[in-house]
Amino acid sequence: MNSEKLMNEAKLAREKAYVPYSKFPVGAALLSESGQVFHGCNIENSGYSMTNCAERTAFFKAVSDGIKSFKALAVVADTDGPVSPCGACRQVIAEFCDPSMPVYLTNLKGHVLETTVEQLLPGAFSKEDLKYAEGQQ
Ligand SMILES: O=c1ccn([C@H]2C[C@H](O)[C@@H](CO)O2)c(=O)[nH]1
Ligand SMILES: [Zn+2]
Repeated sequence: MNSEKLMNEAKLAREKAYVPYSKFPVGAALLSESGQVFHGCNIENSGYSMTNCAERTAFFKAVSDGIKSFKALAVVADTDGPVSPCGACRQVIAEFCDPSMPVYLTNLKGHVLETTVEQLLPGAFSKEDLKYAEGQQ
């Protein structure tokens, strides 16, 4: 699965978005180490804060199916430039992916920003930080 195909999968995922409030559909496609693709869309709620972003939907689907190793992520929205994942999603991406894993941020015009997990959230809080805290007790 190349990056073009993964970005196309993200577009297909975007079509499933449930966005009656923002009217801003987002799609994500998460490629597992074994070649499976997990689609994610944003899912909103009348209680706005319960909204789940497309990226986190894709990760939570994969992890709940027992998959925790990933090769690439693509995200798409109808933005002016490449879509920018929110802070919560950046933290979830950092939890499950190598810092060097490629992330393809794109839009419907075909602008693509190829970035990495590390670039999206430099200095992410991680399980290593929790280990330090254990040692202090
Ligand atoms: O990278 C992003 C940015 C925003 N959203 C969603 C959350 C909400 O449903 C809507 C507007 O913020 O877009 C995502 O799913 N992913
Ligand atoms: Zn998000």
